[in-house]
Amino acid sequence: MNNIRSTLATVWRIASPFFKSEDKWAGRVLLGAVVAIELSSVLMDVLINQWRNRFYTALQNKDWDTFKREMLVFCAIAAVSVALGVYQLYLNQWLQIRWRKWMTSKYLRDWVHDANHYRMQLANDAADNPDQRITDDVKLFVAQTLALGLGLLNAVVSLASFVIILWGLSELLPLTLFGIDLSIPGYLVWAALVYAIFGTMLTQWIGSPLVGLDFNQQRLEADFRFNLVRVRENSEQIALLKGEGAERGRLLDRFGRVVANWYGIMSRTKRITAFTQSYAQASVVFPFALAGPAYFVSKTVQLGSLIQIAEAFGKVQDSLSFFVSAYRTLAEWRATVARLDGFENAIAAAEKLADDPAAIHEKPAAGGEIALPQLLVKLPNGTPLVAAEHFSFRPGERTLVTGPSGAGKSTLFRAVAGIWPFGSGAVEIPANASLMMLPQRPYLPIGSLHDAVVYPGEATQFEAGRVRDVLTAVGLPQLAARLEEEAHWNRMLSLGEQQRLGIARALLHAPQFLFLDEATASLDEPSEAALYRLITEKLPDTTVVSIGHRSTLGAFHERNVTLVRDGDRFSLRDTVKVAAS
Ligand SMILES: Nc1ncnc2c1ncn2[C@@H]1O[C@H](COP(=O)(O)OP(=O)(O)OP(=O)(O)O)[C@@H](O)[C@H]1O
Repeated sequence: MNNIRSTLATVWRIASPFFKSEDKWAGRVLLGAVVAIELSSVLMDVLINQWRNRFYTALQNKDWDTFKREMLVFCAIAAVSVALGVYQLYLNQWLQIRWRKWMTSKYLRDWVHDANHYRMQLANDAADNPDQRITDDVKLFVAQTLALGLGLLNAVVSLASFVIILWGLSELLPLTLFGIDLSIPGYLVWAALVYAIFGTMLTQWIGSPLVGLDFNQQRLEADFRFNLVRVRENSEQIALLKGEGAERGRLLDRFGRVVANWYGIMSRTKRITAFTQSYAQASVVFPFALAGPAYFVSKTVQLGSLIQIAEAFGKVQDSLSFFVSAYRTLAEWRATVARLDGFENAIAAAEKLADDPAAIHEKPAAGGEIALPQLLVKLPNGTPLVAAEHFSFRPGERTLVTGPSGAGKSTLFRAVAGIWPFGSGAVEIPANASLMMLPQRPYLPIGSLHDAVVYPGEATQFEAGRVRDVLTAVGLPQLAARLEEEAHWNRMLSLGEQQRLGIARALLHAPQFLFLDEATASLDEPSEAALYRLITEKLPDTTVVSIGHRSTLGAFHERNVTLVRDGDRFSLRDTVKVAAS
């Protein structure tokens, strides 16, 4: 029971924001319309049920006039039912897409926002495969919540309507067995109730493992897909290393897990289908078995009443067995709800991590420098990594950061960029300062070369002529003519060319602080020297901080800082001061 209550609370938490959002009126009106249509369709069922009594009685009595009239009545009810059915589906689909659109943009906002996606990965990847959650799960959640909600509404209202009908019909057909009057008031209703409770309990018992199995299936499928994408993304490396055999093995292993779980689903589904099908078949004859003896004994009861009883019994039992027939959808729905809940919790945890006052946080600096008054950068597991005390990157100064591999240079940059929360202390940055981090392998979005170079700026922010000049300046004149070409640039260009593009990006954006994390390491020394000279010439006021292992880099930096071992961590130390080039 607690389980159901907590699932419903979670559903409410996930579903309700849409109906309070800026799109709330469209959502509420559409929801109101589909609810109204659902209620009207129950009314149509009741009208058809009453019609059946009149129609079959007319057939039994060979009453031609009533037969003709009832044929017309049926046409009218059927026409209204068809119209309701069409609009029920149409408005439902309309509501689904609006709801999904709102949820998708909300999740995109929360996930791809302020490095949250990155922090979520750092926090042990608590919500695996966010792509699956934002695509399949949102779609399923919206569709299934509506289907189940409306199904439940239909079941409750049908139940109330047909219980009244069945109760009345119970009196019409007194239950007698071996000449003894066994009629309990509304006995047909009680019989339907017992029958449905029996069905629900057995279904729950047989089908409960399906919830976990469905949850796993979605996760394993997404894992398999993710691994396929990784092969595609890293196809060059795999081909060079001749890693196809290993990859195939890994992929088949992942797919093997999909198949193994699927066998579990198949065997459970077989059992539950055997039961639900038998249950459905038994439901056809059960009301006749109950009411039949009384019908044959009675002189007054008409065939129409028996048919109406059978249908009303079916409706009551259908409504009561809502959970039996919707079991599979309910199981999938609970798995979907659990995944979206996990995703929302992971988003919230990552946001909390960023706002945690005990973690590394940003503060506005008093002067124009980036100051690290007392910073301790740690690993996610709490192990200290790098410490900085009363350290600053002074405006306009060019600093080279060196140190052993794995000492924490890149992680220090991440902390300065505000995306690494693990540790303590503040990073003081001048208000509204522009920072740019260039990694060893710059990210180039798929699209036109113009878009890739100006990223993360808008295409319109820089004129084509300007972009062309910068590309020529960084040594890529052959690309200057291909600005409009669309491609997967990370795959197409050599790492050295990609690094030149990174520098071009920095020249265009001209940030106040430029951090280069081995951003020219794939270039030959003369090319690297030429790019550094270009940076000095074009960005004379920019504070440049480079990480690099080459000694030749020292010539382009005024200050040299090294990470030196200091007990259980590394510390930043000024070491050599060389003249600027
Ligand atoms: N997300 C992470 N989770 C756990 N440990 C991490 C994570 N990112 C980095 N580390 C660890 O932090 C340490 C420092 O890594 P970092 O990349 O900052 O080193 P670096 O000094 O830049 O090394 P290199 O010179 O080889 O690039 C490494 O031991 C690395 O394994």
